[in-house]
Amino acid sequence: MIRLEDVSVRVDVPTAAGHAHAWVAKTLIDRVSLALPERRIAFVGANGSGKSTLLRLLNGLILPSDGRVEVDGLDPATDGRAVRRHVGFVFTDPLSQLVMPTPVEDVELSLRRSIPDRKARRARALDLLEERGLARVADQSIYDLSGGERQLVALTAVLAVKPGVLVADEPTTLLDLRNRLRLYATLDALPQQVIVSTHDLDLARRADRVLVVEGGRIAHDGAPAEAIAYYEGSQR
Ligand SMILES: Nc1ncnc2c1ncn2[C@@H]1O[C@H](COP(=O)(O)OP(=O)(O)OP(=O)(O)O)[C@@H](O)[C@H]1O
Repeated sequence: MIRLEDVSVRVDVPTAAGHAHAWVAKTLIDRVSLALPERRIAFVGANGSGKSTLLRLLNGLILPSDGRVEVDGLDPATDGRAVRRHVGFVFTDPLSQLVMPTPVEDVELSLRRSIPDRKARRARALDLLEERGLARVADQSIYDLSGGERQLVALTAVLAVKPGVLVADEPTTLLDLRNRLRLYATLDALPQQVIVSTHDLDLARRADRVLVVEGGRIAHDGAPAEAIAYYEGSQR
């Protein structure tokens, strides 16, 4: 289970006045405590509310300034490697995580530990891409793919290592309707816990629990219909 115990994240930022060497502490996450046992969890909230920061705490990309994070018994502050292996993370911008020239090579990279034989690894990578409707672009340059195709390749590569938890930061942002529906079905079918941040309220509605983030705090936490109604009301 994922737990946050009184977690705050603060960073030093230059003062607005821009005086040389003048810094102030900015609170990105403000004393958040949560237990997240549900299988499907969505964070929603306005731009800059702190959703990405909360997700990044879950795989140690950001460590708390105060408080403690626990992910299935692992502490990202002390078990960084194990946490990163356990928590698959899909970034909003797929280019920040696709490191190989082509989709098939990227998925092969994910499989290098689990399938040592190169031929078998390539065959499996192609199978996984085909399952996502990406066989056609498997050998194309990453840079020649559409944003949506890249996002699906990134998801395929992350899922290839069979993480215990999938964390996805705005996974449907770049997807057209067809691919969005495909992604919903993919996430629904995953055996592992899935935690997303999203502006896509249709995706949030599919979760077991929706948390509304406001100014680095959880402003509302509950079943999708009521949490989304709260969020919509708060933005008017
Ligand atoms: N390293 C950092 N230094 C200073 N400020 C930061 C840093 N990282 C994030 N922030 C600020 O913290 C706030 C929360 O950012 P975060 O990315 O978590 O928001 P978000 O809810 O995911 O937003 P969006 O919906 O736009 O993706 C923003 O005001 C952002 O500018």
